[in-house]
Amino acid sequence: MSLSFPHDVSRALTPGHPNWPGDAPLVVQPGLRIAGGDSVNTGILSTSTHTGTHVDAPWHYDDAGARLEAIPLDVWVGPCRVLDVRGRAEDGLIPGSVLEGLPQQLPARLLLHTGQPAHWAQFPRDFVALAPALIHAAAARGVRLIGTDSPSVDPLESKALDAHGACRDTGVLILEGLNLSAVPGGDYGLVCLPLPLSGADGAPARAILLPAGTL
Ligand SMILES: N[C@@H](CC(=O)c1ccccc1NC=O)C(=O)O
Ligand SMILES: [Zn+2]
Ligand SMILES: [Zn+2]
Repeated sequence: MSLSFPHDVSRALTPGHPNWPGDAPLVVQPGLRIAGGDSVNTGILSTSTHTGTHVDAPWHYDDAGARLEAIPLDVWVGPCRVLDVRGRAEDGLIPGSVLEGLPQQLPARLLLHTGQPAHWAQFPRDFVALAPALIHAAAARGVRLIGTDSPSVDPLESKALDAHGACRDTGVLILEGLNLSAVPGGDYGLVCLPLPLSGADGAPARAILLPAGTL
């Protein structure tokens, strides 16, 4: 099945969207109402910075790390490779071996399709995470941004956050909660635009794919 472009790889932010256990929920409260005599309708948005499709800034996992506004925009926009790694997990982690046989130089943005569905009716507690060795192997192939359809690059119960630590150590940035359910593996152009939340540890983002060669 070929994609039509632009192809949205963002999760719809429906009220009550399943979030990380204990994290702040997505809430949109009514603001002004035309029906109430106001000139416009408005809403009041409250959300975790990690709701749905979002980016992590290094400060999220490194207290000395960069805040969101310090990350150059070109990291989020440019050529990417979507890699179908469904069924490749070993003990719940995608290993570095999934890169074996790929070119020594990859596109700067690598998006991993682990098999998450388009819609999370509830939080996917059994999601597949990434082995730190995969982060290091990707960085060695020129990857500057790693994306996943999982809600995190680390397992739900992780306290060590080894994959985030590998991103800290390699400078690889993180895009989580993608919707790659309809995306065949291959090369595309990625446009990922985080909300410009200054001083933040991350932000929800609208991410789309364009045909390869567009960017
Ligand atoms: N998307 C987040 C998930 C996460 O780790 C998290 C999110 C909100 C509150 C706590 C979290 N992790 C550990 O406590 C992340 O992996 O960066
Ligand atoms: Zn996150
Ligand atoms: Zn993360």
